[in-house]
Amino acid sequence: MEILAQNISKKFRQEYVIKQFSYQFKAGNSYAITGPNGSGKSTLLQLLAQYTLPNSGKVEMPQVDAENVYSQITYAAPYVELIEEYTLVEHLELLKKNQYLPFSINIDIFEKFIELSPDRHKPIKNYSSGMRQKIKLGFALLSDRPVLLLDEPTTNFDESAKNWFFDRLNEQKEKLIIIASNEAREIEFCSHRISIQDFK
Ligand SMILES: Nc1ncnc2c1ncn2[C@@H]1O[C@H](COP(=O)(O)OP(=O)(O)OP(=O)(O)O)[C@@H](O)[C@H]1O
Repeated sequence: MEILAQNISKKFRQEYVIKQFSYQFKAGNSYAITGPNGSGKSTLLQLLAQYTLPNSGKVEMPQVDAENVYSQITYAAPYVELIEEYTLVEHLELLKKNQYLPFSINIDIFEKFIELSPDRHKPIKNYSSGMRQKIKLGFALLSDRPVLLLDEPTTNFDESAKNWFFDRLNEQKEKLIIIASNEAREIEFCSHRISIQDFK
């Protein structure tokens, strides 16, 4: 699996956030996209997921037909919301139906994986921010999709949740992992670092 960015530029109103970004991302590697607040890390991650289009240049997954691109990607970010009124059980059912999660994942497996046993039948809106974040990452990490895109994954996490995350992520090294981050530990985890400031 591969994501190829060719000379992509993105501007909002008249201002460029990213200029002439080219890069080849390959499975089996992990990449940290770094830069100060507001520099364009999330924008670049969304461009790589093809959730948003560049003003010029292009993003491709060379081995994948255009209509199948989204089914290769898991994306977890603070701004990708869970469904507030749904319970954890209802989320699992929905994600399996959408083939985001394998059919074999049931609530017992999921709770064991995230090392939490929240009230399964409570709506997600009543969970703490750290628990919601852990659930989002649990969905992403249990998906068997080959591309894992993570925006600030350990925000809201205490030390033990961070340890949980890095242990699980370590087991996913065959995937193509891209993390938008300013956290030292997230950046250190990655085998490659890309500074957004080099593309201004
Ligand atoms: N949809 C949009 N419309 C207009 N401007 C936008 C939009 N999305 C992002 N921007 C602007 O693009 C710039 C980059 O934003 P982005 O969220 O990508 O930065 P970031 O590096 O991820 O920031 P942070 O570290 O704070 O999460 C900011 O100036 C932001 O205001």
